[in-house]
Amino acid sequence: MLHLASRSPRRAELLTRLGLQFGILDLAIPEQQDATESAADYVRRVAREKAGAGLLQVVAVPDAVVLGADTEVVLDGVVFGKPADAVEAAAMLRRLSGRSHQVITAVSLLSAAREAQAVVVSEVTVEALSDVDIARYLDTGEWQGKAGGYAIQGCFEAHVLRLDGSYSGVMGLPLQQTAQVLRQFGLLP
Ligand SMILES: Cc1cn([C@H]2C[C@H](O)[C@@H](COP(=O)(O)OP(=O)(O)OP(=O)(O)O)O2)c(=O)[nH]c1=O
Repeated sequence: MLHLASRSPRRAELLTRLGLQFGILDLAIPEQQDATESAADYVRRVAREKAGAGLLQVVAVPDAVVLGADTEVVLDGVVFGKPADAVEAAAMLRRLSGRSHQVITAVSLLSAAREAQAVVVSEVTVEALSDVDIARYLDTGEWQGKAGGYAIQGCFEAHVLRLDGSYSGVMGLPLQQTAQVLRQFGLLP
């Protein structure tokens, strides 16, 4: 039985597209980058920790498999997580303006017997944003709970010049790579 260890409605929606039945586990994992950790190592660790915390909740379930994922925006090696408020979101958007950044998503699949992980790095180029663009975007509220202070699947796509990588990965669950790890566990044909 597959379980999604995530509070993100987008991850549940994306996983549904793979045509699988799954349960949802509600958990909150502290997300704090260690001083010595690279951005990619951080994303991989948090995804693994989410899956691990989820597995603890379902150890009694026979053949339980848990999927955890983490997404971060990275500019010049600096990780932009979820902004705490609109001021922080505005600061992130000002820094992303007119630049290319990476969006890293790691997906971890974990059972009592085995573990697999996929990591996807996408490159997103944002057009130059004016103060008015940023203020209007903040008014949508879509920045809340999104790494880097934007959601490509909403109004913000109007400011995206180029995406090189996985659109679903930027949204939080890269479908092609997720399907591959699910296949490794025999959960997809
Ligand atoms: C960049 C970007 C991020 N995001 C989202 C994906 C993730 O849900 C979120 C990053 O936070 P995460 O910590 O990866 O996930 P979460 O807190 O939403 O959910 P959970 O930990 O319970 O699984 O940002 C978008 O929806 N669109 C985007 O364009």
